[in-house]
Amino acid sequence: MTENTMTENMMMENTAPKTAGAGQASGAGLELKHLEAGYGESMILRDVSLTVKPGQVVCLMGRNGVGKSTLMKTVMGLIKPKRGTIAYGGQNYTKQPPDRRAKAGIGYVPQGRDVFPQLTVEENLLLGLEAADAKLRRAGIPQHVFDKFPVLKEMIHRKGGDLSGGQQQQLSIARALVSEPKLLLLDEPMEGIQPSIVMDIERVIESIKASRTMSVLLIEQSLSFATSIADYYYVLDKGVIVAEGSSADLSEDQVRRHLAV
Ligand SMILES: Nc1ncnc2c1ncn2[C@@H]1O[C@H](COP(=O)(O)OP(=O)(O)OP(=O)(O)O)[C@@H](O)[C@H]1O
Repeated sequence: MTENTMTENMMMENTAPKTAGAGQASGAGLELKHLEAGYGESMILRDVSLTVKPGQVVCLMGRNGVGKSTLMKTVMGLIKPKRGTIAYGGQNYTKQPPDRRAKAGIGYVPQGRDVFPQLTVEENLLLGLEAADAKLRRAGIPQHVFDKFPVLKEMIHRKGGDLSGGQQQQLSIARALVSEPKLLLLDEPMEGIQPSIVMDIERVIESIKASRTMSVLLIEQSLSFATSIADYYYVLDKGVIVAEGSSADLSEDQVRRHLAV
């Protein structure tokens, strides 16, 4: 063990959150420092530092296979980083399991809308409530979820597997929203979705942003969407951040330089 790793480990043990209830605010947002993570010996993220401030929408861009989904899985605790730290709400979560992160207010919508096909829409949504605090669980599925995705109300008793791809994506986002997270991780929510539903999902992200009660880390390849909704962007390439800045400054030239195949 290197001296650095020892210091890092000591720091993690000292600062590990003792109670990580869903009511805790993400006062200081999400802060990743020098993350190194991957699969077995294969390191996909080599040195990633990234911040999502409370209320911000941050877009993570990058070519296929550069490690964007790996980054989200690491934030959610599904992959253990080899080095670096993950702080959320001012507390160190680097060694915390996924359920503690979920209870602390991190919601995750993985790529590929993995709804439970044999469960009804309602049952899928109730599963999302598991991450919520006792008060929210008692209250049941909140109405605001149906206000955002009215189609889910209409299809409440249908099986997840019977929904169209776009409706499944809406269900997947809604399932993350029922526990009223403070930070939402969205992995390419518009991928392979028909344009009308893309617009519905964009509107939901816009309403989340307008409410300023939730921050969003979004993987998205569309320049127009990234510039219209995100406050800040990062470009990942081969496991390191190669560009970042205010989304208003994200130009065609930046995209050509960093994202064109
Ligand atoms: N479970 C896994 N085991 C081993 N390698 C994996 C695993 N999942 C992903 N990888 C590899 O990690 C690298 C990064 O994949 P990742 O899915 O994070 O990229 P991405 O930027 O999200 O790409 P895309 O835009 O195609 O989703 C790829 O080379 C991929 O093959």
